[in-house]
Amino acid sequence: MFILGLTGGIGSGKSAASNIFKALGVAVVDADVVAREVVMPSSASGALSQIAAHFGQHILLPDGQLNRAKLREKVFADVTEKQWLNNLLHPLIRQSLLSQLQACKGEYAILEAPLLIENDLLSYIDKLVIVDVPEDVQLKRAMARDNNSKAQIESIMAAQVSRAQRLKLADYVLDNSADVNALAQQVKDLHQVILSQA
Ligand SMILES: CC(C)(COP(=O)(O)OP(=O)(O)OC[C@H]1O[C@@H](n2cnc3c(N)ncnc32)[C@H](O)[C@@H]1O)[C@@H](O)C(=O)NCCC(=O)NCCS
Ligand SMILES: Nc1ncnc2c1ncn2[C@@H]1O[C@H](COP(=O)(O)OP(=O)(O)OP(=O)(O)O)[C@@H](O)[C@H]1O
Repeated sequence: MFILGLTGGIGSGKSAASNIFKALGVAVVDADVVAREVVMPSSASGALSQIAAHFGQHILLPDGQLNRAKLREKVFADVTEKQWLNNLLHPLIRQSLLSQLQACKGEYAILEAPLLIENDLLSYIDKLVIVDVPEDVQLKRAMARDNNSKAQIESIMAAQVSRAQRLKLADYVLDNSADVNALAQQVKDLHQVILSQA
């Protein structure tokens, strides 16, 4: 199966783009969704208990779910803690992504991952598309969506590859600096290009 990798920085519009691909009937496997699944209390991975053992029980909400806001504060303020969490979760995320991709049907499938480059997933994809906006737009949209501080979004951006590094690896670029209609038109055009290759 032909796999199109889709990535971009925080707030660039990956979900906006992948929703348009989904509407065109393309199967999308989303690393953010898998990242949430592997830390569910019911997950067989045991990752949540390891996180609670490492950070303390206060990292859990009263209902036993992960307190994501608290973990976000901790890991993006401390490189060592972020590395610890990445080391625990990234292999689990990768394993689940690969098995979901294998089960995909259709002419091609999309692997959507914010850390596709950082997490060494390039070897699993055939072509790479980047959703691109200038950094100030990324910051503005991510702050508006998540109700996060400027400093927090900036620290997440600093933990990701730079816009220039990302663009250097791109086979295709979706420019999302205008409105969602403009993005949709580019996605439809790219869909035709990929169908002719897949
Ligand atoms: C720290 C956590 C709990 C914060 O959760 P929260 O709900 O606030 O954010 P969410 O998961 O929606 O992530 C928001 C965005 O932050 C960025 N981001 C998340 N984790 C990381 C990371 N380890 N390094 C760099 N950027 C990251 C991505 O652009 C992501 O889309 C969560 O991000 C997490 O578990 N991160 C580690 C797993 C991971 O790497 N996930 C992202 C790629 S699969
Ligand atoms: N072209 C656009 N014009 C205006 N707002 C947009 C546009 N595209 C996306 N947005 C908004 O910007 C925010 C970020 O977009 P989206 O959630 O798709 O980004 P993402 O790359 O998936 O982010 P993350 O890495 O954090 O998961 C959302 O609130 C979304 O509705």
